[in-house]
Amino acid sequence: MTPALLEVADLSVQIGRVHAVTNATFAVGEGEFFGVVGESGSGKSMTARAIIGLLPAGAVMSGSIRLAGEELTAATRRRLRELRGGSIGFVFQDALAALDPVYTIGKQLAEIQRTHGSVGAAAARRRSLDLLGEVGISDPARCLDSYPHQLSGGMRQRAVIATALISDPRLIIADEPTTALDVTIQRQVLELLQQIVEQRKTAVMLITHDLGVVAETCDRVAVFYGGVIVEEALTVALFAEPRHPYTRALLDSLPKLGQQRTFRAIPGAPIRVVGRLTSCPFAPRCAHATASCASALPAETDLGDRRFRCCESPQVGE
Ligand SMILES: Nc1ncnc2c1ncn2[C@@H]1O[C@H](COP(=O)(O)OP(=O)(O)OP(=O)(O)O)[C@@H](O)[C@H]1O
Repeated sequence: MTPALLEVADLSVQIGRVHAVTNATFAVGEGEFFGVVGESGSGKSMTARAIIGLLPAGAVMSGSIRLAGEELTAATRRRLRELRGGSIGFVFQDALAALDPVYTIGKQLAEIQRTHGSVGAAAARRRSLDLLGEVGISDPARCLDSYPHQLSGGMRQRAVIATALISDPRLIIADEPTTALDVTIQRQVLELLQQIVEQRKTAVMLITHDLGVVAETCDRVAVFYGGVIVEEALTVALFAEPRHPYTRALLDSLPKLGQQRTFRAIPGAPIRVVGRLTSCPFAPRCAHATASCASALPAETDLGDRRFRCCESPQVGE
């Protein structure tokens, strides 16, 4: 991994009795494309919201979140505001909601530039045109004068990515940025994020429920289940040799080239963790679970290039 830009250690988030995230530890390197994958309710968004300081009212958080060495859990609200849209850019699933429907794209890009420091109208327009060109909008001048509803879904998401780039962020958190798009456009937006990582050396933390998306884009990936990171590894290693039964089940549920399209669904229902975790969250759905899985949250096995929480996974070499 490149030197760590974002370091999350032992992060837990509790909302009322729901333990949304439990002891999550991971790091994202400078210029790394890092994936966070898991099914609905597994704690991906709460992790992202903890990083940008936007947890729901009443949420209780513990642990450490460091960005370029700065402890964010100790940051003031003003400092967190500075970081959001400063060193940290974000892109969410719903581009239409991220843009103001009553202003043109040009006005919105100019306004964001103004909040980052005084900039004249002509300079703001030039920068906006450059950014829209960079994100692959073929007619930036026309886009600048358009309202969000006049753009296609893919163009809107590109415009949102342009707004995230205004502050030259070191990290972009993209939460399901392509879920609302059709497959061809989805691929183009993912390629754009890859291009940003390669050319700007910006780190991207991509949150998705789709392992196929991870396979196409991410250098490394953390797999969440029930608010716990059950496995983290280089993407190629994770796909070649998944160590956690949940990761294996997720991979088995992907369609394979050349095989009959029979999807192997994971039996049982996703868990909502109410109360402190005292067992492996996946144990109720795991074909390999034993009594020890039900008696404590498995400790983390750290093999250097990968980490996983499973007491039944065979050790390397066995
Ligand atoms: N505002 C809230 N109040 C109480 N519980 C919440 C709230 N938001 C989320 N949760 C719970 O926190 C847990 C983690 O949710 P989170 O949104 O992080 O999951 P996710 O993996 O991002 O899922 P999705 O892909 O559906 O967004 C879930 O059990 C969810 O029900």
